[in-house]
Order: sequence, then structure tokens, then C-alpha cells
Amino acid sequence: MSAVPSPAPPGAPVVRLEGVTKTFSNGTLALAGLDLAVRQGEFLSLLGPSGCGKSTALRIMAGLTQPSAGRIVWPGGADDGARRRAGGIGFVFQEPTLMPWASVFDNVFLPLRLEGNRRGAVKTDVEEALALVGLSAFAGHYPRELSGGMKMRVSIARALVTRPRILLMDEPFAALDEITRFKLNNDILRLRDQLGWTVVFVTHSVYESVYLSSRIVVMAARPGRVVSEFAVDAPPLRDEAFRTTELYGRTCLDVSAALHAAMGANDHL
Ligand SMILES: Nc1ncnc2c1ncn2[C@@H]1O[C@H](COP(=O)(O)OP(=O)(O)OP(=O)(O)O)[C@@H](O)[C@H]1O
Repeated sequence: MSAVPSPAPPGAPVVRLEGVTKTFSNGTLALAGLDLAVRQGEFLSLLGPSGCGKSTALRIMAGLTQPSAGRIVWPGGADDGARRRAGGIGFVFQEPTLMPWASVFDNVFLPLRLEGNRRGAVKTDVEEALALVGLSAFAGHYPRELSGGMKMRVSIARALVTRPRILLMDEPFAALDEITRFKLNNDILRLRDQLGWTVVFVTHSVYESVYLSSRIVVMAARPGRVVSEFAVDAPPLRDEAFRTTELYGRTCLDVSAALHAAMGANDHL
């Protein structure tokens, strides 16, 4: 596998957004002075109404778009570009964005190919990534032959094949039915436990955020900003029984109330 930046100690900031403002060229103020630290080993969800800047914050962390003001600090040293090249960041989009003409194997091989690796040299890495998401038997299949959940698993395998330390996920399960979504939620918790990821996860779903996260940041729109924050004080590896615990129920109520308040802040719009 590719070189992996050494991990920060647990709880230390992996990346910090300091006073990040993003104004798009059409004048939209997507984020206003956002301060946010992502800590080593946490599963952080960004939750908020449509348009509050969740995706913009994630894309800024990934180096896919630049802030108009403020800065991104990677305390580990490397800038975002170097970190991406070193396999430090994995990104999973809402759509699986697979190449339809390429096999499952070749779709997962893509980031390693872009790093200049030859197919034969990283075959085991691709096979390992496919095994981690339960798709070993589908390496030769094409995206059109897969269900929505399987396509998303390929997309996750493609993100994890570079062994990222931080995984950025932008509403990855929003388009899936609930049963598939629950299964993939459990897959992500298991993979995170196995591989030691730090995860930043964008979602609209209170229930999904509480099920997965160690910390939830609630954002409001116009301008995009953080309005409240919750810790989910439960062991990181959870199963369906967690959904019936008092802690889960209470946290869902508290986070829902905060989300409604955040939406209410824009009732006049
Ligand atoms: N490339 C762009 N050009 C102009 N405006 C943009 C662009 N990308 C996003 N915006 C605007 O910036 C604001 C924040 O968008 P963003 O996609 O980050 O929000 P979001 O919270 O992720 O929304 P959603 O939950 O609907 O995906 C929105 O008002 C959006 O319309």
C-alpha cells in the first residue's frame, strides 16, 4: 500500500479550519468564519439543513476548493495537496461516480494508477480493499451489474485503497434504501474500527449521525456556520441494539431540537 502519514495521537487535531469563509463567484456566502477542528480517531458528523455549507466545508478540507478567507491547518505538517498525494485523505461522494466502462477492480485501482503504480504491483492492495467491503467475488464485474449498495461499496473500496488516515464522506448513503443504508452504516463502523480512520461525515439525517458519530456538529445556513455540538458518549463499534438504547433516543431528541432551531433561524427566508 502507499505511504501513510504517521497518525496524530488520539484526540489531537488532524485538521483545523480557522475562520474559514467561502464566497462563491455569484456572491453566495456559503461559510462565514467557520472554526472547526477534526480530532484524531473521531467520527465527526456535519449535520444541517440544505445549503448550510456542509459540502463546502468538506471540499475545503479535501483541497477541492479554496477558502476566500481564513486557513486550513494540518498540524501533521503536510499541506492538503501533499497529504492527498501521500494517500492521507479519502473522499466518498454521494454518487458512487464509478467509470461505467471499467471493471470493479479497475475502478478501485484508479487512485493507485493515478499515483503512477502499475496494475501488477498493487494487485494485492486492490484485492484487499475489495475484500474489506465484501466484494472479492465481483472484481471482474462492471458497475451496471451491481446494486446501488454494491456500487457504493466499490466507491468506499476506492477511497480506502490508498489507506487514508482521514476519510471525508459527503452524504454517501442518501440515495440508498433504508436497509442498505443500515448495512453500510455498520460496514463503515467496522472498517473504521479495523483501519483506525478519522471520519468526517456529511448527512441530513439525525438518526444516521447519532448512530455513527462520536461528535455531531449542527450547522445553520445563510451564512453557513456552526450553531451547536454534541458528543455521543458510546463505544465506537455499535450494532442495531444501540438504536434502542436510552442514550441513542435521548441524543436523537436533543440533536433534532438543535436541528429544528438551526432551521428556524432561516424561517424568514
Ligand atoms: N459552485 C458553487 N457556486 C455558487 N454557489 C454554490 C456553489 N456550491 C455551493 N453553492 C452554494 O453555497 C451554499 C452552501 O452549499 P453546500 O453545498 O456547501 O451546502 P450543503 O449544506 O452541503 O447543502 P446540501 O445539504 O443541500 O448538499 C448553498 O447556498 C449553495 O447553493
